[in-house]
Amino acid sequence: MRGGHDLELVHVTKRYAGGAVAVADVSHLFRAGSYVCLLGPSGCGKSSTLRMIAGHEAITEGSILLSGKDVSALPPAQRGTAMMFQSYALFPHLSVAENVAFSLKMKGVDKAARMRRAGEMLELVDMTALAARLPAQLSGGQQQRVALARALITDPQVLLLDEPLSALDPFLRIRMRAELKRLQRELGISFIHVTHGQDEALALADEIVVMNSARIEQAGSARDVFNAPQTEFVARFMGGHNVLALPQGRFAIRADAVRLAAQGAEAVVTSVEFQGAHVALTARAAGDQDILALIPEEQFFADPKSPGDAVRLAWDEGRLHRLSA
Ligand SMILES: Nc1ncnc2c1ncn2[C@@H]1O[C@H](COP(=O)(O)OP(=O)(O)OP(=O)(O)O)[C@@H](O)[C@H]1O
Repeated sequence: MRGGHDLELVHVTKRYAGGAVAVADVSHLFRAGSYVCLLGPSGCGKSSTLRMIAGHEAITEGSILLSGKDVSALPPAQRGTAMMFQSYALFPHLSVAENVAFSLKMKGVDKAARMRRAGEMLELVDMTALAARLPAQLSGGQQQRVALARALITDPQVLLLDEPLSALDPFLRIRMRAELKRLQRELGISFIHVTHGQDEALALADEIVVMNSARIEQAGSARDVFNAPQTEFVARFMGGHNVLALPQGRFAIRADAVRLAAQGAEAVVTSVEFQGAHVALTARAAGDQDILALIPEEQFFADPKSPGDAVRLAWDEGRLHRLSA
């Protein structure tokens, strides 16, 4: 069912001058009101996809529909999308409130009305107290909140975020992550968030779209993509999985579904790492396959192993996911 402000990419291709294909025939429906993370390694085409949706990059082939209407040829401000950039790009000589109100000024909204609206946006991102400051007087996290308020003041149906958390320190990153999720829920609009961080995508996304080499490799709920990777690339990129070559084919299995047992595949322990709640034990099995088992800490220390020990590894067949590529 399509409805509301769904965003649809239809056979979208981006070819840059010089021939590089950054996005190759990508089709995808981004459902209205969902938090979607575009996830993939550097150079896979995430930013190009986002910039085409925003209208900052022309599409070479295909079309982009928002609420069923083709917006491919519209300028950014007329699409119903707004973009928050990686570098927050605030005007250094304008106050926080003026930065937020800027796009309304461009639209000719009178001063009282635009400052009132800017005030509402600053409240939304919890920045009311700093409305009169200049960007240089703000921390990185605060600048980012202003950039968010500035993007949201245009009432977009879809907010596009390009690596919005990458410049923040780890502590702030986790706090802002929760803020983004809260904002998206409160506003009920779609967020499309580009990241190369698996943890970030798992924490935030209703839907994860994994890209690889200019194409969508797999899309689904965070749990589905993590638990049931369809390809070796997704299994390895999401992490926490082993890729096993078995007589019946290639399979992915979560590392925490592998256990030490009395019966099972013979292997020799190659490394043991204490990770807090778990111990990460790697063992080499037949065919020189390294298999990672995440073993609950108490269980491991009830019968600890060391490199060089012979062990047997077991798993439930039901936890194996056949890989298509
Ligand atoms: N303006 C450009 N001109 C030519 N090639 C480009 C241009 N922008 C990007 N590319 C190429 O297109 C491909 C995809 O780039 P893109 O920035 O979309 O990837 P990305 O997944 O966002 O990467 P990153 O995570 O590093 O930002 C890359 O091979 C890149 O070199």
